[in-house]
Amino acid sequence: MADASFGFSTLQMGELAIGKHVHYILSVEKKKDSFESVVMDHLRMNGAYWGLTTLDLLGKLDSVNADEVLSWIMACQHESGGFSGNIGHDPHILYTLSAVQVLALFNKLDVLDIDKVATYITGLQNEDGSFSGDMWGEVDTRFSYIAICCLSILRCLDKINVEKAVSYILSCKNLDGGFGCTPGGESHAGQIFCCVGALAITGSLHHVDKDLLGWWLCERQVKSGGLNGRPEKLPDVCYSWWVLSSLIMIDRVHWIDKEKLVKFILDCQDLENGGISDRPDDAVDVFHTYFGVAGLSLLEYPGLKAVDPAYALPVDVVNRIFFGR
Ligand SMILES: COc1ccc(S(=O)(=O)N2Cc3cc(C#N)ccc3N(Cc3cncn3C)C[C@H]2Cc2ccccc2)cc1
Ligand SMILES: [Zn+2]
Repeated sequence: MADASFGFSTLQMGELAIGKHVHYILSVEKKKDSFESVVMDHLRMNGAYWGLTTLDLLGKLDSVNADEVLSWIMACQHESGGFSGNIGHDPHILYTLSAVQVLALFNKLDVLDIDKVATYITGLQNEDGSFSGDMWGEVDTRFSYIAICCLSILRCLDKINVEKAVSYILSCKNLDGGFGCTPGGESHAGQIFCCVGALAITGSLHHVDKDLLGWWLCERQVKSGGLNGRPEKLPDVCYSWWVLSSLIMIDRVHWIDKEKLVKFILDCQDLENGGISDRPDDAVDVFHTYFGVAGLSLLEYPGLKAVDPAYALPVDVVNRIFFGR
């Protein structure tokens, strides 16, 4: 409750400071010369996706100038059809998905030459079904998810060899039920989200041992209620997304204590200046603010728009893409 006697609203820790987080996101968008924005300059397209999707989940996407964002995004498109992290940088599959996701947020996918973007992504699929991130060839299951998610949003998943893409992802499944970056790679929550998300989008989740993987995922919850990314690691708010969205996709989310996780995320807020950090009392950033709000949305926190666990977009945006309403 607001306490006017102190001249400012004293927010209890037990609630989401929506107004503060909106103000924080808008202030980061505006700051150009801060250390943070210089460091993040090369991945500004990712930052745009994290910040703008947070605003949309908070019901405040209309506080930004859509035309300004859209013209900047299109200025980041490379002649190859791929998008770069900022104007004049090299294209990468990471930034191409973020650009497409932001255009979807604003219902502006029609400004794209869809074939050009699809050709860029299709060109990154390798013989074994895997995907590289860019022309330098690094292979990672993250890029399989990004390719499948992006082409699915563009409604042209049929342009890649889906069967080989799925079989490559399954070749990265480990005995613990989890997935790694490449075949034999250690299971990690971020990679598990990417592989489970790609399998969900391609209708291939029947290949996953839901009890075995569900067990590995629910074991990520530590005493404080937070989730970590691997055994023995510290909890981190961004795993509230990687682990939780995976548990929801394999229908095992009831295996964790949701109330304790909500409390962990709320404890990571900066109630003065807005923003959410990776764990209590650390510095906030746009990345953890997004994954904290998106995690709370997956936990059905009141006042937030629902988010789709596979597409990492608001459900109303996904419905508009696939059902046109
Ligand atoms: C501040 O040091 C960093 C370190 C790395 C990076 S990064 O490589 O660009 N990146 C995105 C990222 C963005 C921000 C923000 N704002 C903060 C962190 C962070 N990490 C690091 C992190 C988060 N949780 C624990 N760790 C160690 C993830 C990383 C990888 C990633 C990229 C895209 C999508 C998902 C994950 C950026 C800043
Ligand atoms: Zn994190």
